This record gives sequence, C-alpha cells and structure tokens, in this order.
Amino acid sequence: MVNHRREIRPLVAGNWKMNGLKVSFGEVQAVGDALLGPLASIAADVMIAPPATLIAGFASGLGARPVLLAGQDCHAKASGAHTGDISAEMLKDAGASAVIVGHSERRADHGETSEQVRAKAEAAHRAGLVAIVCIGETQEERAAGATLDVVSRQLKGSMPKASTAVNTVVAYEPVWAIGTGLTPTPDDVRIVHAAIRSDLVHLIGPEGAHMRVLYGGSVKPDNAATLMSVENVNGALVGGASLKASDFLAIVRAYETP
Ligand SMILES: O=C[C@H](O)COP(=O)(O)O
Repeated sequence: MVNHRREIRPLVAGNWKMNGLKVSFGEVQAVGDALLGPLASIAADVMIAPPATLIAGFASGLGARPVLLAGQDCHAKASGAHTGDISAEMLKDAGASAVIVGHSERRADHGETSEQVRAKAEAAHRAGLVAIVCIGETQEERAAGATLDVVSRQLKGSMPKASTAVNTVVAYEPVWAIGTGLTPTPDDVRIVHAAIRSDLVHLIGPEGAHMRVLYGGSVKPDNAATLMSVENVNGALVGGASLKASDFLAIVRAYETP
C-alpha cells in the first residue's frame, strides 16, 4: 500500500447494472463474509449497487456484514407523478447509503445532461445519500485529443456546489473502456485523475483534495492492483467483474494491508 491511499479511504463499488436475476444474494453474502473474515484488514469501503428491486432484501440479509448498498440512478425530485422513476429518498428507505448518478449508460440511453446529473446529485444529498458522479470521454473524444476538456466540462456541469469529500465521490469512466476489456494506460489514468483533482480543488476548495476519485472501465482481478496504485485513484467502480464474488473480492484485495 502506498502512502497517498492513507489520506483518503478508498471505495471499491460494484455496479451490477441491469443484472441480478441470475446473481444470487449468495454473491453479496460471500463478499460480506470475506470482509468479516479473511479480508477483515481491507483498507477500503466496499459497496454493491444492485438493481433497485434487490436493495431492501440485500440490506436485511446482509445484517452486520460490512457491504454498503447503492442505487444506480435516482430522480431529481423526492416524489410525484414520474412513472417508472425512483427517488433518492426511496433508495435511502430501502437501505442504500449512496447512488450512482450520470453513468455514461444513463447519459447515452436516456439523454441525461450534466445539468440533470447535478440535480440528481443534489437530490442524493438532500436524502442523505452519497452521490457517485460519473464522468468520462468517448473513443471519438479521446481520439480527437479532447479527453481532459470533456471530463472537465462534465465534472463542472455535474457537481453540486455543496459537494464535500463525505457526500460525493467522482468516478472517471472512459466510455470506451466500459465492458470492452480495454483500459487506458496507468499514465493516461494518472493524467486524467490529476486533472480531476485539480478541478475539484478549484470547484469546491480544499475539500476537493480529499474527495474520492474512482477509476471505472474493465477493472478486472488481473489489472486492479496496477490501476489502483495510480496516484489520485481512490478506488474502483466495477461493472462485469462485480457480478461474481470471487472476482470482485480479487479486485478488493488490491487494498489488502500487508
Ligand atoms: O459502472 C461500471 C462501469 O461501467 C464499468 O463496467 P465494466 O467493469 O464492466 O467495464
């Protein structure tokens, strides 16, 4: 473990996306059991964001196991005539302590703008949830040399002004790395995370130096330790590899203390 990790407690979060019917509670239970047993010395918070329908059951089944639960999206309002939506308050009531907002799949599939993402993050804060704000460039934007501009614009547009290192987490997820098996080089990750760190300090002041900035996009057991050791990477947002407890735990082990 390198020194900079001691300053910010990392977070390893698994985003199950629209999967769960074939993924049993046993996977979450196995993660929780490992954190109580052989992996009790993991120096990181561990979180699962299952489909919203599973949160309440997982919350009661987990008991004292140290696995945090998160939603994958929320509406900007607390309640009302919004068929099919779910509010941050409802996620909190079900047992979530956080919610992912602005994932690139939401931005692409549902046309979500950074302004809407910021409203959702504000809703999360209002409900007492941690907002995990996702940003990241497409392959075309990277090829055009626009990565830092895009990421900076999304960050500035999506972050609530009242964000703190406690109520907000940033997740940098290059769109082209999601579910593809491709990842940026550690140096590419370092450059983007350094720019995000600098923007955070500029946007919200000294708190920005302490906010967790996760990397996401094809994090797997065999690349987790390398990616997690990059400066200003304070954990991971894991998709596919979070569906199997053994893979997810292998990623979590990047934060095993010696
Ligand atoms: O939210 C998670 C990310 O979209 C990463 O997904 P992935 O690990 O399957 O590439």
